[in-house]
Amino acid sequence: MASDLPFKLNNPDIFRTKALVGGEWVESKSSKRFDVYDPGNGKVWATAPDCTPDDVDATVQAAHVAFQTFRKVNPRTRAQCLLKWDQLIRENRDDIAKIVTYETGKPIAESQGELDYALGFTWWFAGEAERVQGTVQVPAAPNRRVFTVKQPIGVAVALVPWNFPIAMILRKAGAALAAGCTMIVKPSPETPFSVLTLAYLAEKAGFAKGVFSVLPTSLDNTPALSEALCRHPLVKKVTFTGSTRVGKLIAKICSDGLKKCTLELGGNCPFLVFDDADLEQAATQLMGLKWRHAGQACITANRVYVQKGVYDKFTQILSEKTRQLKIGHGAKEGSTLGPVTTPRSLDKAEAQVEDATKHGGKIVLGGKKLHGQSGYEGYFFEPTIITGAKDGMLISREETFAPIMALFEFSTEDEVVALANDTSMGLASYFFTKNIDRTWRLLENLEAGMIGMNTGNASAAETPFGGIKESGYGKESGKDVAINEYMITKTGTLTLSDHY
Ligand SMILES: O=CCCC(=O)O
Repeated sequence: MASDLPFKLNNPDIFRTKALVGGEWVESKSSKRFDVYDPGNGKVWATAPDCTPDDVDATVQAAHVAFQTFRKVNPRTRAQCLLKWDQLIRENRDDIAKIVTYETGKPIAESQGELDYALGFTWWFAGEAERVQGTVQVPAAPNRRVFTVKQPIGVAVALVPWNFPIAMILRKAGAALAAGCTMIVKPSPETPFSVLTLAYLAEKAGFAKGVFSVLPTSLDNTPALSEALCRHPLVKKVTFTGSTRVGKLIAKICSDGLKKCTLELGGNCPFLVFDDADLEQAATQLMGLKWRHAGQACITANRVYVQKGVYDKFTQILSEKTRQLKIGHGAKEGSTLGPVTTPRSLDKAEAQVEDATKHGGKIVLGGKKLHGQSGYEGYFFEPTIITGAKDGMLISREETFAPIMALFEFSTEDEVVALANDTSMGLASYFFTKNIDRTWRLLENLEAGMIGMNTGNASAAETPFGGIKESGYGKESGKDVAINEYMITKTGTLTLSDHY
């Protein structure tokens, strides 16, 4: 209940503690609940219904029934509901941000920033709803006309991560609802409540019962529940954001039913700084990109390559800026770096630091977990800068998902492009240079779905988001491409009479 929370909400009604199935707030059929932890102090602060595969059929059936009506709702009405949703989320922005902070650990200003970013999606997709268009064509065969029409694909399932629980939902749901699909969300076990606030506000915005449903579940039940959703014959589309390992499993399961998938997977993104870069600009952008949510964004810079001539200078600028960070609970006034969201991330971070030092890396800042030390009950890790990073270290191959920055030195453009591309992943790449020819070459030669050119912040509702290689397929956000992920194209061929 909202009155038991460790924080106050202006609108306590948004805090929902049940699943939303077919427009009804219900417990899971198992009647079990699971604990949700505050990463800032490691304590349980609420519980959520632990849904299992037994909850799936009723939820999908209700979403399917709702789809029969929702698919025929005209696009302007769908756009108006999206805009109303957008307005209600805006009105409750600060309350939702508090919930995000207690679930994820990120500083409150970052949670508010996530809300502002995420609201770009509801706004954008309200516009997209009315711009879906088919085609008319005169083919070679005589007296014929060919049409294409676009229609919503059906019930869509969203399997979402904990790192951006509002932005990831609104990016997916905005596109699905604009297209005329109904959607079932399985939030991450760390972040059920922020997603449930959106479900509550979707109802208030006028989306009919069953159009938007949420099935929270524990870590233990996540694989079985997700598989049951992906296998249900009435589910026609699955969108997943998370690790490449799990993405491959989902793609395999969905291939059995030939379900359409959008997969936004791992990053291991390179960040290149050339001798001619504006170092102050590159460092400022890297600070925002790398320390955002304590290094836990899929598009974060995982491998920072700095050209020989500016390596020491750039390290010094970064270290000075990083020393200014204020580590603390996300809800504490002035905190600029929160904990990581799960204790699992601490173990991985420690292993990467140990491996880097064993292979000759030098820690110039941080390097240790704070969790367990006095005053740090939460899952805190020092912001860490490692110089002398080399190919072959764990940190060059694995996504870190913790506040660790590894600096690699390079000499030539050819060398760094080969290093940057030497990964199975291809989500985002970033580079900083003032050379316009090099800018064009890098845009063409870096293997990633998104390229930041003198910027570390390229995500926006208006631009397509998505990776290549083992970072997945399909695009979210941007014009046409994202809404098309939730539509089918039907071709109609009409033969006219000879005398038409
Ligand atoms: O973590 C992945 C999403 C980050 C973003 O949308 O910018």
